[in-house]
Amino acid sequence: MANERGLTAERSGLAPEQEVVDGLYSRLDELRDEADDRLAAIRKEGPSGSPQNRSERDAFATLYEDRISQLDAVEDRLCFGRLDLRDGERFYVGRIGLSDAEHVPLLTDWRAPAARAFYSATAANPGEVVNRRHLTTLGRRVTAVEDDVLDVDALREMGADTALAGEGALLAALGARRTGRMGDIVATIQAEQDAVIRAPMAGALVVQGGPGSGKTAVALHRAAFLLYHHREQLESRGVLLIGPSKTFLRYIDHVLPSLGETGAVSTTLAGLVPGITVTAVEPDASAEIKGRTLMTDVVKAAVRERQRVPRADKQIRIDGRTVVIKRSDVKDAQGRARRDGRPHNEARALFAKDMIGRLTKQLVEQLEVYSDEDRIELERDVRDDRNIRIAINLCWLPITPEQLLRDLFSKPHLLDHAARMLPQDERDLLLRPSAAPFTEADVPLLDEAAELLGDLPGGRNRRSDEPSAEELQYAKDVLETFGDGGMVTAEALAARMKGGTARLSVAERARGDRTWTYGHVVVDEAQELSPMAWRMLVRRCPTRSFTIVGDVAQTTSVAGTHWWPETMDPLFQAGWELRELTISYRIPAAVADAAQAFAKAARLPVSELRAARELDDAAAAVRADDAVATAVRVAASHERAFAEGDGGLVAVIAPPRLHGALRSALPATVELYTARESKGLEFDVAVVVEPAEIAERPGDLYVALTRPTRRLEVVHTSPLPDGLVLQEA
Ligand SMILES: Nc1ncnc2c1ncn2[C@@H]1O[C@H](COP(=O)(O)OP(=O)(O)OP(=O)(O)O)[C@@H](O)[C@H]1O
Repeated sequence: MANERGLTAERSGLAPEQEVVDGLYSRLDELRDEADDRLAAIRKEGPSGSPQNRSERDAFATLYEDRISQLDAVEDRLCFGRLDLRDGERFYVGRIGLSDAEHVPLLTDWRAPAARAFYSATAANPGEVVNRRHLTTLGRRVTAVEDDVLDVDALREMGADTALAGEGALLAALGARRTGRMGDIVATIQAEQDAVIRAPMAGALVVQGGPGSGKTAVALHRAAFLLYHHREQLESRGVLLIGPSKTFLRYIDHVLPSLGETGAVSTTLAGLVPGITVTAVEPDASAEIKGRTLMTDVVKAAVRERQRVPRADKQIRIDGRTVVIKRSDVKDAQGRARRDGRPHNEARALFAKDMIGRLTKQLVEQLEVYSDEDRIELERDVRDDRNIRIAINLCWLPITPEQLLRDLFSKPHLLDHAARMLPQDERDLLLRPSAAPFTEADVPLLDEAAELLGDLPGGRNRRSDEPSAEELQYAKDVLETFGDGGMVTAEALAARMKGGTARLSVAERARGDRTWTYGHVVVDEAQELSPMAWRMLVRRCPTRSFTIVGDVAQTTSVAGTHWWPETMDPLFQAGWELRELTISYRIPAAVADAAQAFAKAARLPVSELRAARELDDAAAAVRADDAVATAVRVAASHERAFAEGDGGLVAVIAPPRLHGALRSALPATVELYTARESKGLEFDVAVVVEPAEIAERPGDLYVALTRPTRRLEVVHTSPLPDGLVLQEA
């Protein structure tokens, strides 16, 4: 893409900038020393004093520890920009804001309103900015400065004499070799990205963009931006970040800390339900069924099935007398317990109490007992009677979400009953042995079940944290404003919003609590989520404040989204907005062209995408007799070249059936992925093996083809799929 902004590389004038940067680092050191000293002083006091004092001290120690890690995290590229304004004002932009001891500002946080022009000013629309300077640093040394001269006349008037020249920090960043860890882009955020990052927090913002358009980067910077601007609100509730896999979360786990933020909980969907381990992969056909919203009714029916009415009245002998568990009483007591609105396991106590009351009444009438004392004693006898307990339990069975799902999918009669709205062949697809491990598609169902079941007797008692009338009112207001979609009651919401009082960090508390609600939720690779998964996420943020990034052309899950309105309208009604990113910062132009031509031929809903860079020799195909041997040779030769040069990452992306052979033949440093596993990741070189096979699901191949930052190699024994045209090497 042509460089519209007239970036100027200016290698003279480093010394004055070095002086400024030195000043900033010495202020950083001073602040770090101060925080170190305060922490040491607190630790020296030791564990004495009243519990109140101790917990205050702990809180302060945590505060200083957090401050120290924040200051450590911003060491690299502390300051990366300077803005010169028309009125002669000049300020520096960096990862955090710094002031001197007299509160004179030294460095402006990139998220502060004043820094916005650093990202949004253009030559066509410069606002007050006459010059934007990018500072490149290595360690604490300034190695280059580059200017975007936005108002050349004004610059001359001010007496500055800057030569115009070449590329800029952006292209340098894009060309850098990959390390396997995503870095932040704070120094080079582009205007269309900046607009997304700084969009208001309310509602759901959906960001659609082709591969490499910076969706992940933008989502993470937006999280940092929101934490900065809504600190009070978000610090107490936290920000939830959902990624597609643990590998992906490892890939991005550096970014928020490097931006000085640690207040986000990042996890996969499965991680949202504590205690659940996902070890199996769900076949496509059943994954699609399990993802449908209609599964809510299936789970509801499965829970309801645990509230049974006996076929006939049942007589029970107690102390020489007979009481009758009447069907009509059971029905009536169940109805009352249900009307209370508590989840199944918690409402069971109401049902049991009601039934015990009715049975006691029968005894009272038979024995003609009139004193309260005698009545209480009879009630105790009824409650303690084993047969009565069993009979009541059979009418209202307490159960865990795990057991509910295991039973549902392993017992045909239960499934036939709960899922009678599904045709028989679909019900058959859901059947599996009761010991079968859970899959990702089960997670939203387990969550739905947990919501409907509540805690078992003796479990964590949410009710002990009873919300006040005021909190309940607030929860009702939230539900009224945002609608509940039947996902949560005001009582449950108020109890969740109340949170615990333990002095754990928000992240620690949130992680251990399935019912935690977050202040904002960021979802990456959002196109993969099923309607049931969305329900689960919306429950975690009743204010419906979401950043959702994804690409509907890259959808590989059968239950995922191909058109945003279809998924978003039911969840957010009018409360969502779509933005698009249009430039790919990852893939070179030749790779973008080849991948898009394939995607269009396969009728994927591709977004327009321009590549930021043109590189020679960026894409080639290699026709092979033996796909594995050729892929190994190609990957190994790139690996050798990197080992002898300045390094770089090589990955092979191949169908699962070739993984065994490839793993044993590839150098250990070459990474090996399926197309789906490679989602969201990037490598200097990607070797894509047997594209026609990967293209059985076209979104998979589109993902695979768009991973390299420098070179795509396609190794194939069968013809390339339609639309994919590459020069044969
Ligand atoms: N403004 C920028 N400055 C420098 N690098 C950038 C910029 N925007 C994006 N990048 C880089 O481009 C690469 C692709 O970004 P990212 O992974 O966020 O894209 P994506 O849209 O999420 O891609 P995918 O759809 O494949 O998941 C990353 O290396 C990222 O750091």
